[in-house]
Amino acid sequence: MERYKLLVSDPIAESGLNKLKEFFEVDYRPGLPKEELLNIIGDYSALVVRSETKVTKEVIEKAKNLKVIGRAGVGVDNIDVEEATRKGILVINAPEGNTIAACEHTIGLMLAISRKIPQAFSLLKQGKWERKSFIGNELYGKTLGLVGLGRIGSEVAKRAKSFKMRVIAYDPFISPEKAKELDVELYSDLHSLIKEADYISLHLPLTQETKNLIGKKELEMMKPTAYLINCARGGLVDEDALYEVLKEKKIAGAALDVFKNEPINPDNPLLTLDNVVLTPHLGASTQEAQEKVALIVAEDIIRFFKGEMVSHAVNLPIQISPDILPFVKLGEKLGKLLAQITNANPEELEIKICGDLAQKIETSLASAVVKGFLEPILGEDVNLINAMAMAKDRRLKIVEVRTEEMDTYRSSIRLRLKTEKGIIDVSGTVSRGQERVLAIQDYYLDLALSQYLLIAFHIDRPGIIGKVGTVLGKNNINIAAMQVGRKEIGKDAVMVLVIDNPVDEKVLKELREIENIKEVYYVCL
Ligand SMILES: NC(=O)c1ccc[n+]([C@@H]2O[C@H](COP(=O)([O-])OP(=O)(O)OC[C@H]3O[C@@H](n4cnc5c(N)ncnc54)[C@H](O)[C@@H]3O)[C@@H](O)[C@H]2O)c1
Ligand SMILES: O=C(O)[C@H](O)COP(=O)(O)O
Repeated sequence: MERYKLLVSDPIAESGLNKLKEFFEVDYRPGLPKEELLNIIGDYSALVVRSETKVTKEVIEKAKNLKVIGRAGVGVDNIDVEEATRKGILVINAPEGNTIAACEHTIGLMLAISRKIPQAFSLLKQGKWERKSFIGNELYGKTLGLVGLGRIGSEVAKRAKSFKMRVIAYDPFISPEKAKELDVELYSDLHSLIKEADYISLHLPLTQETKNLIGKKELEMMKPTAYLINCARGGLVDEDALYEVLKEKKIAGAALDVFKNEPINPDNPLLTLDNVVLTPHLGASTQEAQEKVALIVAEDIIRFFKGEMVSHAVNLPIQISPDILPFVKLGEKLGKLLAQITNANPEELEIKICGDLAQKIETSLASAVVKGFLEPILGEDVNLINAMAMAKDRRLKIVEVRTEEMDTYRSSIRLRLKTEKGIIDVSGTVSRGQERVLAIQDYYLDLALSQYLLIAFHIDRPGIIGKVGTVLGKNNINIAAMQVGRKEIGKDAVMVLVIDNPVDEKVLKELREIENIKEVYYVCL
């Protein structure tokens, strides 16, 4: 593997760093200032960050050689994933690496705020043996309202159960079965949960939709005895409104590990309150979690550069498992073939997944087909990550459909391209590990796909195959296989030739001059 340049701009565990050093030329620059990052990012093929480095649109624009961004942690809200996707840069994270650390920190925050542990310790350090001001609350028998029941939320639920808490949750993307398994009552509206909970704990990502999810209205709905715990992201809560309700003692307290702007200013008003416990984004800061996230990300980045499947892609719209890989390759090749026999502006590309395949695969194949289709036009700038965004930019509508209908083969892919001049379609299958084209423009064929093909639309006449063979022979082009598809004797037909070497324009011109040849396309897959 070529030794690419990799920049690590936040602190990561040594084990992960050493793993990366085995394969890359690593520059370890934790705490790299923004201006310097902008100046040097153009030199690197890979970037590894945690939550401190802000990988903005501006950074990505300067990252001319960047192929992958690895996030040693879960939240990718510090990365402009949309821009990375447009530029075809893969974003990888380490979602399960710090689940336990964040869960345990959440439990720690719940206990700390309930028993005022930091406040008591602070007075003790000042020599004050203060007992009467620190009457706390028990978790036992209380209702914990989880907002987000993913990895961390689920682990918090399990631990809360051992404290004999009642656990309720709001997560519109979680199935009732999963909640049942966890013995958690699933709520379908956030406000009902807020009104009932004694503790509200946030475990969801920060996105445009979830920003300020807990605003003034929600905070004022909380019980006066309730606590808010936030070990997810600061931006989920309206911090000014939170300060007001805490100051006016409208809620019992808040324990926060994360803030709208990090690091917080020393004059942040939250620091003046005594009904809060604040930690400086320590949720993932355990030896164990840091080792795990650094290694998970390092291994995935290495896999990526080796051309292997990655485990934790954030912006790859296709999940490639070994059993569907042959169909991913087929989809890409059919897309490529289609592009090279198209001579009119494309408007809509329909991808039909047929037969057993329609039931077998869960992932979309669209990005693979579209990558193949756009590659002959855009070259290497298009990849699986940005293919769909590029199609959208070009106003090419993509429709993916599944049908149980099958042709001769149990599974196949059919592509139908609507252009300004009409419809072009191709279909294919994978049989015994070989990609085969089954039809072009409704002419039935069955031919293994190879690197070089010639596709000649012609009128079915005696001697035409010989004439094509003569032109190719004269130009020293060997025919490895061929097939003719026709619907009626003497009418329109298609001839597909698998050839061993590329052909140039001169040969194509000679072929086009043969009588009864209507059009000839050279296809390179
Ligand atoms: N403080 C820390 O150091 C620390 C550590 C790890 C993770 N985190 C944060 O915690 C978040 C959760 O991590 P995770 O591993 O559990 O992620 P996850 O993806 O497993 O779970 C997130 C859950 O939130 C749910 N969700 C999404 N939008 C929602 C909405 N509008 N309302 C309710 N639920 C919604 C999702 O369905 C999902 O189940 C991360 O995104 C990250 O920002 C913080
Ligand atoms: O999203 C995460 O993984 C956590 O917030 C951890 O962030 P950190 O890697 O900066 O500690």
